[in-house]
Amino acid sequence: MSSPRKCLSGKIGPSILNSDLSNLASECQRMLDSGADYLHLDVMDGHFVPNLTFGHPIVKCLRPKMPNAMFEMHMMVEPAERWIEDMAASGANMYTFHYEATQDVPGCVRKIKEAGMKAGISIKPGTKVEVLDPFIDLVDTVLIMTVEPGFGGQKFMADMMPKIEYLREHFSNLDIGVDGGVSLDTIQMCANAGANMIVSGSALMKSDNPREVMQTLRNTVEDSIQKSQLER
Ligand SMILES: O=C(CO)[C@H](O)[C@H](O)COP(=O)(O)O
Repeated sequence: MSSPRKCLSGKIGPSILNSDLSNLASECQRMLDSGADYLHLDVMDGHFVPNLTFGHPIVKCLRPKMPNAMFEMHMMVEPAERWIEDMAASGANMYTFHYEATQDVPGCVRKIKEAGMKAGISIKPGTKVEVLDPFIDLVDTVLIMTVEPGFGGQKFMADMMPKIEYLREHFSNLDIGVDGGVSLDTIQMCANAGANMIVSGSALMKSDNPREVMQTLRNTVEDSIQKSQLER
């Protein structure tokens, strides 16, 4: 069991992958105005995943437009360490890297912390969750992928829920994120499993009422946290 670190709360991080990228700043602002707790910014290098998005120059342009927003960088890049300093200098708050993209997880986390960011670690669907055990105390969050990373709008993989259940059972205070196909149809499964940091892309971007969707996602998670605390 991990030592108690904080009270868990439900947090919603819209993924801007399927937004109108020609209006990225206004899409980000629209999500913040709708109640986003943080922004999940997907960085893809065309090597670790078969797609390309954007890098630190875009983050640097976004930062002054939204000085108080929390930027979580989902770094789908290999090697994972490659962009730590640049992202920190551009205004990123959290650097979530992939376990599969580094030979040295503790070294990568150390560099992220030295650069002044929080550290998150993510695993692809094919990676066993137990590989993370030695690193949980080093990182701020774990992000469980419920799609193959690379594209938004894919089908949610419900068979990833045991990974979240495993983490919640063993690390009761850990911030556990879930990413890929999370919507009003799949949030209950994520909440029941124990996820509290909810990344949602298409479901928010395509909604006419992202505020309402965010509120429902958050309430579902908060209800589940409260229920599990009562059961303890
Ligand atoms: O990391 C990602 C894909 O690699 C995205 O964050 C994720 O897919 C979110 O989009 P959606 O909710 O549409 O699945």
